[in-house]
Amino acid sequence: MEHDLAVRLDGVGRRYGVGGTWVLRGVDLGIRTGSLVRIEGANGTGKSTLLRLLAGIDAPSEGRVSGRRRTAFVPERFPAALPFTAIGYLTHMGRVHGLARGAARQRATEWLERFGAAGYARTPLSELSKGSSQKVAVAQALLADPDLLILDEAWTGLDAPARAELDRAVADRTAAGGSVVFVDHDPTRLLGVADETYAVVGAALNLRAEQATSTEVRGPTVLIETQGPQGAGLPGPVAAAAVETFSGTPDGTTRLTVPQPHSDRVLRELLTARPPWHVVTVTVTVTNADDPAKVSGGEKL
Ligand SMILES: Nc1ncnc2c1ncn2[C@@H]1O[C@H](COP(=O)(O)OP(=O)(O)OP(=O)(O)O)[C@@H](O)[C@H]1O
Repeated sequence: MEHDLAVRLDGVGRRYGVGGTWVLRGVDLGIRTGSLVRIEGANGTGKSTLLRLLAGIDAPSEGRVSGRRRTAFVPERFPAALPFTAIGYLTHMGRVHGLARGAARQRATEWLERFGAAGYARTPLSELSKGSSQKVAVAQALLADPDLLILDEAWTGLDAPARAELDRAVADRTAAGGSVVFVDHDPTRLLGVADETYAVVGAALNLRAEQATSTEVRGPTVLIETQGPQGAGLPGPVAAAAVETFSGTPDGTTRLTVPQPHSDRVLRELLTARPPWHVVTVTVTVTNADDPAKVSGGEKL
């Protein structure tokens, strides 16, 4: 249904210059609210072109883009030469996204802190390192809680804590009903968490037939028993990766079933959460290939 979409493309084509080669053609795409969508493709196939069309900063040469909700975009290249300090730029962007001045400055400060960049708040953008500048680029997109968040290789250049923070922000956004579309050349980025994956091939957009989330549930899973700080919700990426969650035990233990390929990451997220979760047991279960519902073996680690 139309109102379940954050943006919609119908018969969209884009080429640069009159008579130029079609970079994209005949693209039909609806981004569902609350969904996480990965766009794949080799260099130069048109992924950034597609993201710019979704974000509304570029217009299609043919076809129609409609129903776009409140959108924020992290471009592949951030214009770092703008005449602002980091905090000045983020406050300005908060205003552009519709926040009042005080709220914009407060959100800007919070996001700089979350990305470990509070120390650069008063540094001119032109003097920031590449990674610090990327933190500002990411923060500007997150600070007004957009309905549609579009990330073009947004993790590139970030240090490990900032990459994990961006993972968390993506999970938080989708958990809050927002949609996130991302391109990243690292195939393990948000592995198994995307609801849909599309590949740009020969100017067309193809839905990948085998979705990671549906196939991996049939493979081995890991049962994690964990106890969190009083009243704490599961860290976003953990909740997103779990295929089953049970938290009704009398001793406050949460039981998570996660596809084995994601278990290391889930454990890392639990142990590095602030404050951290206590991991009680980790058990690998081997499912029956004919009937994934039946467990045919298990091994406690
Ligand atoms: N502003 C532009 N003017 C002319 N050609 C462009 C422009 N932007 C992109 N192109 C061309 O469109 C094609 C697709 O580029 P695009 O940046 O969308 O690819 P991509 O899949 O994001 O690539 P990469 O993985 O290298 O980032 C390329 O051939 C590129 O040269």
